[in-house]
Amino acid sequence: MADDDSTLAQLSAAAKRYGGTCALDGVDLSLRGGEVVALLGANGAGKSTAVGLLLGLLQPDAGRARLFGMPPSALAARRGAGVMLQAAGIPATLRVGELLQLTRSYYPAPRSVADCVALAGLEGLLGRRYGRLSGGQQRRVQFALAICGRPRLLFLDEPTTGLDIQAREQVWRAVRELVAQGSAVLLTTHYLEEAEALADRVVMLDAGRVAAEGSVAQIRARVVQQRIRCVSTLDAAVVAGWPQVRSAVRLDDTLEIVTAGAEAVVRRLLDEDSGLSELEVRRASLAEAFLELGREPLPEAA
Ligand SMILES: Nc1ncnc2c1ncn2[C@@H]1O[C@H](COP(=O)(O)OP(=O)(O)OP(=O)(O)O)[C@@H](O)[C@H]1O
Repeated sequence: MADDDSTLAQLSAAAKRYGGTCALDGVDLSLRGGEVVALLGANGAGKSTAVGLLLGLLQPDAGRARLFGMPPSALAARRGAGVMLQAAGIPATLRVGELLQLTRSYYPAPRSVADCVALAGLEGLLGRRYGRLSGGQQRRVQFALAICGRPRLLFLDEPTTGLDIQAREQVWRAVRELVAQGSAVLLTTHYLEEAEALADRVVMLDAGRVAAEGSVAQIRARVVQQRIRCVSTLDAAVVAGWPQVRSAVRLDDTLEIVTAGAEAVVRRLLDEDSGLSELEVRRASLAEAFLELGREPLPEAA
């Protein structure tokens, strides 16, 4: 994709290896002004590596990373980005208020301390030492440090991992408010619900490649699949050709079908095989959905 003025961050055919591990393998990704993009994927899919390249913390082995049209290591590029990473490296002995003041001082037009406290939910914590806070409270401080410089682009790497539901919703509300004020956000998460709550667009990584990309609704439609199992004599290859059937395989006397339209498929199964038994329908888990998306087209047989 070509650079243009509204592209804030971009990976082009980016590849990264760690020794024998291929963490990213030719990834294209771009983020425009005002957009919230969720980078979704299982453990080890390459999300943090993608963020590390965009922030200049890592160098690509091939391809290119750009932040505000510049090499990500440029000071002017880094000043425009707010970052909340999984490994925070924040001095444990400093108090929360000191950390906020220090971080605000790096930026030309920082947010007020009161705004940071309200957005991140830090009421009552300013005088506490960072190292003595709970994991969830530390996460909120990290969020406050990420937003205190009024970044045009906010990187949030699994921002709500380890937070309780209330704290998670507070972060979500704050992100929505920042977006309403004009910030763009790149968010990595394991949670489809988090992407659904916040993102305009989802990019799903699987083993270092983009496995799927689209609006939240488009991804939802692809991952909301059902699995039908039944004992039947119907030919799996024939069933695989029915409308709405994504795959059908036989395991001994059992047929296993993946579909997004279970009702119609079940009706037809019952019509075509009067001896059908042990019918079972269940929703595919998100983990299964990741696998399905990661290896399209689906193989005919295991
Ligand atoms: N410093 C490193 N040295 C060696 N291998 C690494 C290093 N960092 C990441 N990897 C490997 O690269 C792959 C991608 O890792 P990455 O951290 O980008 O995934 P992720 O999608 O962020 O995972 P998670 O959801 O677990 O945070 C994994 O196989 C991981 O083990």
